[in-house]
Amino acid sequence: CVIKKLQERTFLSKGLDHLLAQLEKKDPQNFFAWPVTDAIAPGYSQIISNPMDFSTMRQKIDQNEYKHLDEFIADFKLMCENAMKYNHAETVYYKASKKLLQAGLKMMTSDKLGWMLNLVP
Ligand SMILES: CC(=O)c1cc(-c2ccccc2)c2ncccn12
Repeated sequence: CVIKKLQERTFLSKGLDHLLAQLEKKDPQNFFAWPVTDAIAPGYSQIISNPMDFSTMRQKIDQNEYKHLDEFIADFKLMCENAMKYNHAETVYYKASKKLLQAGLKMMTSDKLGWMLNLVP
């Protein structure tokens, strides 16, 4: 029923809020906090067709755009993979994104989160 769906929705977004906070802590230099601009990364918008960053993920949580945990995980992976596509392997950004991706996926795919995976609003 509608109430149950709303409850599940807020339950999921509470969980995603917590996950996002944990992921942001793994990016102390705030490389992934805001959208990458062409000003700081020449040609970025030509090379990366689907940009993603933590502030956009925050917005999507607040607007209830994530229906399942795997949609949230997909945006996190997109964000990291964009950085590994645009930046060469020896840059701080490439290295930081590789490390963030590994640590983030490890945290989110552990069985602790099983309860979020089967939350079907
Ligand atoms: C994530 C990413 O690709 C990125 C973040 C940054 C960034 C640098 C300083 C402060 C915030 C983000 C960046 N600068 C140049 C080239 C790429 N980047």
